[in-house]
Amino acid sequence: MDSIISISALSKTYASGFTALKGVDLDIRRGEIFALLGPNGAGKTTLISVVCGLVNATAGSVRVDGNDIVRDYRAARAQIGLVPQELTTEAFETVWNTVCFSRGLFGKPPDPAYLERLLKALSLWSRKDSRMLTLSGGMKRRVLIAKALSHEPKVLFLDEPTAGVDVELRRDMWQLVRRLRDEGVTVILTTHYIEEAEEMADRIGVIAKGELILVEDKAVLMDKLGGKQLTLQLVAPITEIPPALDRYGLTLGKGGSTLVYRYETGRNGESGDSAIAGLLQDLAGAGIACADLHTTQRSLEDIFVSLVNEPALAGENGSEARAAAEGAR
Ligand SMILES: Nc1ncnc2c1ncn2[C@@H]1O[C@H](COP(=O)(O)OP(=O)(O)OP(=O)(O)O)[C@@H](O)[C@H]1O
Repeated sequence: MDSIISISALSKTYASGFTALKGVDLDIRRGEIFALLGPNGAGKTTLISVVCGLVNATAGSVRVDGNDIVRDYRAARAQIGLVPQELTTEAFETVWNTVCFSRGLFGKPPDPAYLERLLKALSLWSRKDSRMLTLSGGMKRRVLIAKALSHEPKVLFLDEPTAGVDVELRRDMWQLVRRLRDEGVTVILTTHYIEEAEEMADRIGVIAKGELILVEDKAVLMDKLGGKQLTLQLVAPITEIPPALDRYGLTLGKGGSTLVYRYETGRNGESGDSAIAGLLQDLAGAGIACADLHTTQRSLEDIFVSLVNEPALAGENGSEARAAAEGAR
């Protein structure tokens, strides 16, 4: 795997004695959109802050494009753009000066043509001479993104990019993030919004209580853990499930007119689908006729809730993820 960020056995215990990160191993692939999901206080911001050199790790190491964040701090930091959670900008500065100044901080020579393209891409060009305090919250957020990209970093961290923004701006942000990825920028975003991870991410990491409990391709995650449910509407109600159908573990609905079959799809979905064919045949054999049937799939939200609430379920996948991360090194 071509990793742009390699995080190894990373731990952070704050001066208060609180351990916010516990031995995190994670490799971020070059050019991907990686979503870090987790409940409040899980350690997402701490992880980003360590990688960006804002917080010192207690143990472990991080390399950004081959540069160690402690030994080669400047080289590592130059590869990173960070859009923090809070809107912090100089109120009286203009948009243009704000981005020029940020670029200069990284020792990059001025490049007005690049900054013009950047502001245009973020729909800020017409406001380039506006002072920050005259901008709406959504525009300020876009300026923060422009600031983070002003020095042409290879990696962009977005900490809760759409917290508190309206639906329209959220969609704009998603479009922008995709465009950045298409231009070769690796994007790591933290989010509470499952919908955001589901919509945007190539891969998803779930963090809870300082531990990375799962890292997976989004599609594989949905496929692997996204159990399906088949509901059969019966032509005539039944009072009990015939013993011949025991192996399917069916549930009889209230009134006896629905049967529910739960199954895991497996990586390619064949196992469940072929079982359905058998089930329908066995139902017919038992003299049970179906009037209608439909399937539903667990959403990423259901998966997330069960992962955070049932660490045992995650443990197995977490160790798989850790093994994959190890193997990649
Ligand atoms: N400077 C600090 N000193 C002591 N504890 C801290 C400090 N900063 C964060 N913590 C604690 O570490 C834990 C992880 O915090 P962090 O901000 O990384 O979580 P998060 O996943 O980003 O949460 P949120 O989604 O609420 O932003 C929290 O319990 C928090 O209270």
